[in-house]
Amino acid sequence: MASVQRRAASKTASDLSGSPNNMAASTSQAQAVSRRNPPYLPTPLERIALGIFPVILVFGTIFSIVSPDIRASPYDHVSQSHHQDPSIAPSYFARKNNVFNVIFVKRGWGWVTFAFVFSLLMQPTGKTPPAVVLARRIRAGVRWVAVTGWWFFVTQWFFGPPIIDRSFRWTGGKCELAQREVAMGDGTVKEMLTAVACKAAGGKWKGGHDISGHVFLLVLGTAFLMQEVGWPALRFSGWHAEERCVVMSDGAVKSASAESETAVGEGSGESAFNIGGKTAIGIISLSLWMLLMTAIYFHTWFEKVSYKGASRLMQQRKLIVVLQFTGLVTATIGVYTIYYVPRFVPVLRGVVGLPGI
Ligand SMILES: CCCCC/C=C\C/C=C\C/C=C\C/C=C\CCCC(=O)SCCNC(=O)CCNC(=O)[C@H](O)C(C)(C)COP(=O)(O)O
Ligand SMILES: Nc1ncnc2c1ncn2[C@@H]1O[C@H](COP(=O)(O)O)[C@@H](OP(=O)(O)O)[C@H]1O
Repeated sequence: MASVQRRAASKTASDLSGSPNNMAASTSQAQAVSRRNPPYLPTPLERIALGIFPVILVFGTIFSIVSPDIRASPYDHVSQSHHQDPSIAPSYFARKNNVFNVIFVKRGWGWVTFAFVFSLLMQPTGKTPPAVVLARRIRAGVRWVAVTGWWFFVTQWFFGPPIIDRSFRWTGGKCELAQREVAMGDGTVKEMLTAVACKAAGGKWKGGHDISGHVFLLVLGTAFLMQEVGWPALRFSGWHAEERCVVMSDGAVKSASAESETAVGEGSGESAFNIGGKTAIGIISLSLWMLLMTAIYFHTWFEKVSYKGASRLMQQRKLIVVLQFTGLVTATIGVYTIYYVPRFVPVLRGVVGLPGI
């Protein structure tokens, strides 16, 4: 990787204007790339955007620990929530049946998809030839399929139970009712390998590490919209001279704009976010709010940080602090694979492209 960086350092700004259209933006491009963001790491702006997630989780956790009301409220580790009675719950947002949870998060991927499709269709195309616009939309669709596939595998189905349920069982989790019924010789309960099936049968899904589906979905959906709406808006308006770098097939490191048909700042003077972009910002804001609510009211500190074997120790009431936000990590794996690996693997970039390029 050091040799790649040395090669990048030896590049001049003229290396970066691979397409003739890029000449117009040469000054800001040259400044941006003179900072040479390594292709395999987030750019400074991306670091700020992605850094919001751990900040929210840490802040929410600290808040839940220091708030006297939350500390005083009874918490049930099996349901992973405070008491649900409206008169006892520490907040409206501590209730699972709050309208934002039922209508927004529980259908979260539908909302994220809606915001993505709407913003993609509303994205200003300027003087870009229709064939280029179409190719961009197809590549954006391929990225949606990839991100949706990851969401689907983690939360819905993975050649049987989804990854969340499989990891719960790998870390020692079981359906308590199923255990009892198996002992009584009821073969049908052996099928209860998912949290949904277990809860539907009135069982208790307990004992393992439960990756937070809410944290996973909210982080993945937000990061996806940030990438898909943020980068095209940034390039079109040209309001921030920052650029992703990519590794070319000959090993050279160039600005991602070298592969674009259009110049940065084509729509300078226009608002960076039109109605489509603003809708996506709305969904992002609501997602971040709900992520904060999850961090404050759902999953205790121990659940958020538990690891294989932790549940056994928790039963022994020993305190364990291992920093491992698994919902966040699982979402990050998907985001890195779909938005960062293509920056340094040209073959993959040829299939999924980069947002806004
Ligand atoms: C993926 C299909 C997308 C279809 C929508 C796309 C475009 C529609 C265009 C116009 C419609 C306009 C607005 C309507 C937008 C959304 C409404 C919602 C539609 C749906 O419900 S589609 C169903 C999508 N399913 C989900 O999003 C499920 C998300 N939930 C989960 O993944 C899990 O429940 C969990 C991870 C949140 C956590 O689970 P638990 O731990 O709580 O069990
Ligand atoms: N922000 C939020 N608002 C309401 N309920 C939330 C929530 N975050 C998590 N939950 C609930 O807490 C439980 C654990 O969620 P997760 O593992 O996805 O983080 C889920 O309960 P149910 O499965 O009973 O609906 C979920 O609905």
